[in-house]
Amino acid sequence: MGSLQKRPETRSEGRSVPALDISGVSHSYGERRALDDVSFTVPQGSFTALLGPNGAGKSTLFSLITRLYNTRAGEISILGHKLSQEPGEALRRLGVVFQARTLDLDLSIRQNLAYHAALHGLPGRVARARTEEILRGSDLMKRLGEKARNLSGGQLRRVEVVRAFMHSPELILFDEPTVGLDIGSRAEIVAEVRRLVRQEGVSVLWATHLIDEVEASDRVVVLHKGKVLAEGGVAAIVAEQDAGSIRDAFASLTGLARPDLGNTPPLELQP
Ligand SMILES: Nc1ncnc2c1ncn2[C@@H]1O[C@H](COP(=O)(O)OP(=O)(O)OP(=O)(O)O)[C@@H](O)[C@H]1O
Repeated sequence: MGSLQKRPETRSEGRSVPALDISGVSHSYGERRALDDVSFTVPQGSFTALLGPNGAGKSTLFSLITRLYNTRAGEISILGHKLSQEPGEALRRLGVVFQARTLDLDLSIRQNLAYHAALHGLPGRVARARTEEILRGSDLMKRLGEKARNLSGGQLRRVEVVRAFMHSPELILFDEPTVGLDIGSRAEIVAEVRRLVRQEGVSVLWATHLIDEVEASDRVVVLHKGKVLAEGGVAAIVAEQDAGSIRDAFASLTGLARPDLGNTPPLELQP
């Protein structure tokens, strides 16, 4: 956890309260049911992969967690704070990296980070120290003074990842942050996130449709056609499905053909 900013107290003592608790959440667009009675948790300190093909309902769920949409059926809580009752308390513990790019290309990386920090009430001196703290060990440190538009797509994404950690959130949502990037950039982003998660001890919900982004120590929630099909550690899900790998377990749960990655860039799962 970052040492420069004190995190708000969590509602209950210890780590028994989940970082994120989704309980009986449904959402429809007109007649189309995008989420159907979805329940799962992200335990504190966990890296939880929300694994689902295109159209599974991942972005809809993120829109509900961030209150872009109102939750009409079910309940969402962040560190014990119900979104419906204490939205401010819940949301100030949250960081988000959306799919859409949101950096100001005419500002330097340092200015982009400082701007985000200011929005969250961090004084300039604290923001500068925090930037140094979270970029320690990252090659982005050398690029702080450069305009964002000089960076590649992958580097821009990494700055957005770093930015999400600036205000020391306790839970960070990532909505398919590697979409559209080449395999090298994808690996760098995943490495940057995992480095920061270890360093900061935050809880993560990582939405992806790319199975190769899941590591053996992760928790996994399999979402398909708006329903949760499995939730648990990688080994437990593989054993439950009597499968040889998480890839086989996913194929058996969803009925989708087993994607064969080989040594080539991963195939994206299609519904
Ligand atoms: N604004 C909308 N209006 C109508 N239907 C929508 C809308 N947004 C999403 N949907 C539908 O809801 C379902 C879930 O979509 P959602 O975008 O949440 O899935 P996803 O898992 O994030 O997929 P993707 O990776 O393609 O974004 C899909 O059937 C989609 O077509």
